[in-house]
Amino acid sequence: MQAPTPPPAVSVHDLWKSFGPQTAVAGLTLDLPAGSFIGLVGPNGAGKTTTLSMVTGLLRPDRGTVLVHGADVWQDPVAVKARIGILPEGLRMFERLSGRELLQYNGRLRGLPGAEVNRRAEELLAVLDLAGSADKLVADYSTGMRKKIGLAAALLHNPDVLFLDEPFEGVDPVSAQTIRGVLTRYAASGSTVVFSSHVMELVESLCDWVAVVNAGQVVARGPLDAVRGDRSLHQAFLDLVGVREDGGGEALGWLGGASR
Ligand SMILES: Nc1ncnc2c1ncn2[C@@H]1O[C@H](COP(=O)(O)OP(=O)(O)OP(=O)(O)O)[C@@H](O)[C@H]1O
Repeated sequence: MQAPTPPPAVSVHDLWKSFGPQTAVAGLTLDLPAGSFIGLVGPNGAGKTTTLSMVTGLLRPDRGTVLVHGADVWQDPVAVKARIGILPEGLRMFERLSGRELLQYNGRLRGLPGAEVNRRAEELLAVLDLAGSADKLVADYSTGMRKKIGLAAALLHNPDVLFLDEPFEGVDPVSAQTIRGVLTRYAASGSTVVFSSHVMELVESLCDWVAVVNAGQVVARGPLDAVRGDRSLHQAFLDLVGVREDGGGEALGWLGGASR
């Protein structure tokens, strides 16, 4: 007999969001399996950030429901927020705090005892190679350092589900490797990671489950191997979302050396 499927970590049902005449998310329905490393991929403007913002309680949907481990994001926001960590795109942080102070502040906001906050903060700073910059103001952090301190803040309370919007954007290979290590370890312990990315190779190497979003809807979902079939994920993505292979066709005839 097959073991029963565990309830999903995140259950999104018929989610809609428009900005004026622009429909960003159009009836998106998706169950994300618990304990998976999940990649959310889609072309520019597909609705990934809007979806993640609604799923994490940062943006109110026009319609639809989101449950995180059975709790409704909009009916029961305190319970949900205690169980999730978020690294949003373009994260705004308290710039006049040092990295260490930022973590201490976040930990206290999360209700953790001071000594525990300090212990976790120092460990995260060390593992993420930020110990030497812990007393520098966040305002003076580089893009990669900002991603890492944002990740540390998102992990500090040991959430069940971690949502990351483009966590590797603007991050050098060394920092990317560090972030990968931390995320892989976190996911291996049975927690759920959901991250959006445009880098198919990265998604392919990290994720065991993917959802492809296009025009505000899910066009494919499932275990990585099922979604990509016998193609690379890159090719599967291009096949699923459609691609212009003519580089613009008749247009742009003026561009390049031939017409100079
Ligand atoms: N605050 C906003 N006001 C108006 N339109 C918006 C807003 N946020 C998103 N949109 C529009 O909604 C659509 C989906 O945007 P979204 O940022 O969710 O896409 P995305 O998949 O994250 O794209 P990218 O990969 O480029 O980051 C786009 O057409 C975008 O212009």
